[in-house]
Parts: sequence; C-alpha cells; structure tokens
Amino acid sequence: MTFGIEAASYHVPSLYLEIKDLAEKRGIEPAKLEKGLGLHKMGFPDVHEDAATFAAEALLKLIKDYHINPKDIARIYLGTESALDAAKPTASYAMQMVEKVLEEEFGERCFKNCDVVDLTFACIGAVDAFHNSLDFVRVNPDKKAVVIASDYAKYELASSGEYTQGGGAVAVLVSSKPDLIEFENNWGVATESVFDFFKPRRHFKKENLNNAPESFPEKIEIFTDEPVFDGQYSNQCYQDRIREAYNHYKEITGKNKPYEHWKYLIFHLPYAFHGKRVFTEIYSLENGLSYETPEEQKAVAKSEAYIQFINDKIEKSQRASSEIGNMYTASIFMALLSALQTSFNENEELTGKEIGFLGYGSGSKSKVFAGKVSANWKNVVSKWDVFEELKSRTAINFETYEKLHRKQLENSVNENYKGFGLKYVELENPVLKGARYYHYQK
Ligand SMILES: CC(C)(COP(=O)([O-])OP(=O)([O-])OC[C@H]1O[C@@H](n2cnc3c(N)ncnc32)[C@H](O)[C@@H]1OP(=O)([O-])[O-])[C@@H](O)C(=O)NCCC(=O)NCCSC(=O)C[C@@](C)(O)CC(=O)[O-]
Repeated sequence: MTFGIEAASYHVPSLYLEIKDLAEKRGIEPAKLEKGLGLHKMGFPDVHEDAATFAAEALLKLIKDYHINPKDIARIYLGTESALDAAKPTASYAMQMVEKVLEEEFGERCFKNCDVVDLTFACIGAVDAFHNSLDFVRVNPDKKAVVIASDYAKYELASSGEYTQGGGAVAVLVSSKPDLIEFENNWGVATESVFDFFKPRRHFKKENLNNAPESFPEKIEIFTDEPVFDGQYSNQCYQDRIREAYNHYKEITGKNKPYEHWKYLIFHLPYAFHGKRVFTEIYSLENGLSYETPEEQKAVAKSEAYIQFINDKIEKSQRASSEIGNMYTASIFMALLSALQTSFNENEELTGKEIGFLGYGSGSKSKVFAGKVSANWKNVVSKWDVFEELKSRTAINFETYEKLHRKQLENSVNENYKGFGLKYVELENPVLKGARYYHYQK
C-alpha cells in the first residue's frame, strides 16, 4: 500500500506590491532584491484577509475541485505561526467558515466528527502536520486527512525582513490513494533550540508608554505578529539544520548522494533564491569541494556545474515564490506546486520521478524526506493554474501598503471581494471580547 498526497489546492492574498516600488521607497537597489534574492512581487492581505480566510479558501477549493465529501475528512491539521488566538485554533475558524458554505449541500456541521487542530513550529509546522497525518493514514488506510499550511508573513516596516513578506495557504489531502505523490517513510530530522527568529510575548512597562491611562496595569505582555529576528544568523541556522537533517536522512536510508536522484529539490523558501544560496554547502560536501573561505564558497555558487544543477533541479520551484514572497508554513508546499505546475505547463513527464524536500522552521528544526510522483499527477495538477491566477491579484501602491501594514484602513481595498472575509471582531461584549466573525460573499 502507498501513502501520500491525493489532491492539493492553494490560495494567495488578493493584493500585491511591486518589489521595485518598495526598493525605491526604502533606498535599496532594486537589483539586489530582484537579482540577488529573486523577489518581484510581495503578496499582501487586504483588510478582510488573514490566516483563517486563506486556510478556508484553500480548504473549500480542495473540497470543490476534487469533489471530496467533507464527511470523509477524518482530520484537518493546520500548520501556522500566524495564529489568531493563543487557545482557539485557527483551524477551527477555517473549518467553521467552510462548514457554513457547505451547509446547503451536506447539511449542518459536516465537520462534526472531524479532528481539528493547529500545529506550530515556525515555518515547519505544516511539514510536522503532514508528517503526523501521513502516519495517521498509514495506521488508518481507509481514512483521509487534510493538512493546511496557512500564514501571513509580516515584518516590521523598514526592517531587513520587510521585502520578504508574503502570505497564503496550501491545502493537501493525505490518503492511501496518493494520486500526486507517494511518500516513503524516512525522515531526516535535526533540531536545536536557538533564537534566530521568534515571536515572543513582548513586555511593555506602563512607565515607558505615552499617556497610559490610570487603569492600565504596571506591566503587560502581548503577542505581536512581527517577529524578533537576526537575518544572517537565521540563514546560518537554516544552513546548519538542513545539513544535519540531510546527513541524518543519508544515515537512516543508507543512500549515497540522494540529491542526485531527486528530479526537484523542494525547500522552505523564505525568499525565492534561498534554497539555491544555502545548498552550496551540502553540494560541496557531497562533491569533495572546498567550502571553507568566502572565496571558495563563491566559487562553488558561480561554477558552471552548480548553475546547471540549479536550473535543472531548483529554478522551477522558485517561480511562485518570486511572485508571492514568504508564505512561512506554506512556502515549501507552494515551491512544490510551482515546480509541478511548470512541468505540467511544459508538458514534461514526471511519473516515477523522485522529489526531495528540505523543510526548515526557525527556532529551529529541519526535516528532509522524499516522495515519488504518481502516474495520476497530471489529473491532480490540471485543477491548478498557479501563474495565471497570480495575475488576477490587485496591485497596491506604497502608500496603501503602509496603511494596510499599520492597520490604518477601515475598509477593504477590494470592497466587493468574493469569498471569505473577516466581518468584525467583537470588542464590547465581555464574554466574547476578541471573537472573530467571518462571512462569505458570492
Ligand atoms: C534573508 C535576509 C537575511 C537577506 O539579507 P540581505 O542582507 O537583504 O541580503 P544578503 O546580503 O544576504 O544577500 C543579498 C544578495 O543580493 C546580492 N546583491 C546585492 N546587490 C546586488 C545587485 N545590485 N545586483 C545583483 N545582486 C545583488 C548579493 O550579492 C547577495 O547575493 P549572493 O551573492 O550572496 O548570492 C533578510 O532578508 C532577512 O533578514 N529576512 C528575514 C529572515 C529570513 O528570511 N531568514 C531566512 C532564513 S530563516 C527561515 O527561512 C525561517 C523563516 C524566516 O521563514 C521563519 C520561520 O521559520 O518561521
């Protein structure tokens, strides 16, 4: 029996900012962002969009496109680091939104017996949900699981993370009928607790706040959606963890140079060119090349053989990322969709080809694993149109972007949007304060 991904869908934020507009306003050379990091557009959520609406859109699309009976979904595990609540899972919001839309066809509470939860480990949380759900279907081969990766990658204005912002969701159906990719059960894992990127409770003292009212507590702790991070250190942690997880994968499988057997290398992409920039180390180790000095490292990156390797095995997975930015947990899944969509559009045959995955989540952990493309993959991919759909987003200017970022807009940019949207957050009723209410516009 085989296990893996039976179907997949995605959703991206409805707005975007041209990276060159951001570069100009921040006094950064556009070529650094476009040619150095591979960034072209930055996906950005409208006022009514958040990680729950992205997840709901991807889930509804999955169910509709592949004619899934929602009652056959035994669990919905959602990987996110953009949780809207520290107790109530974002998955429960997404599930409720979709349940309402499906009510007419499937009756009330079609997810009544569905196991729903969030998993969090920065960008690798959805890989963890996927790993766990694969185990679940291996034990229960007659059951189906949905894994959703959904996030909004937001950084402080004018920080070095700002140009890597993005967002969106990918949902996959995991089952014993892996029409897209079947996965082997080998997981290279590497973990180390570090502070490369994290979202702690921020501490504020009353004495440091301007005009704090008398009733204000002396000290408060709040979560913000903007991380504390050290960019170059996070690059190093990423590189170290994927090397360790890759070596662990080699150890447990006994495979020699596994990357050479992979048609595509699918990375967690915090920005489009990250995978190809960091893989130089593993590539050098595998090929006996010196990798000590910055000059040696540059020489590997610029070598004809490495450039050919990138063009063959990584470039197609970067394309969606260049148009969206970091999707945190969803980035690795979107990198997969990007590569498969491109192969599909180019009429390439992938059946039986092996794909390697290198996941990373700050804080920090990497998982390295592999799967094989199934004979039915084209039927699954025929439901997507990733690059065409990206063209239907609305462009925003820099002023609108800053207002959205600062939460200064009351109304959505696209007021007549279709699909799920946040209607309001309860602020008065003491027993519902903070509850979020969503609706669906046809
Ligand atoms: C990612 C960094 C650190 C990048 O930091 P940076 O300082 O913007 O860029 P850089 O100096 O590292 O690289 C710039 C590249 O542009 C090139 N360049 C320069 N000028 C030009 C020019 N004129 N024309 C052409 N190319 C140019 C330059 O040569 C270089 O390319 P290289 O040669 O090294 O390949 C920053 O954006 C950042 O802090 N981002 C936020 C954190 C982050 O994304 N970290 C990534 C690893 S951690 C991770 O992936 C986890 C994460 C973040 O997703 C969170 C989670 O797990 O939840």
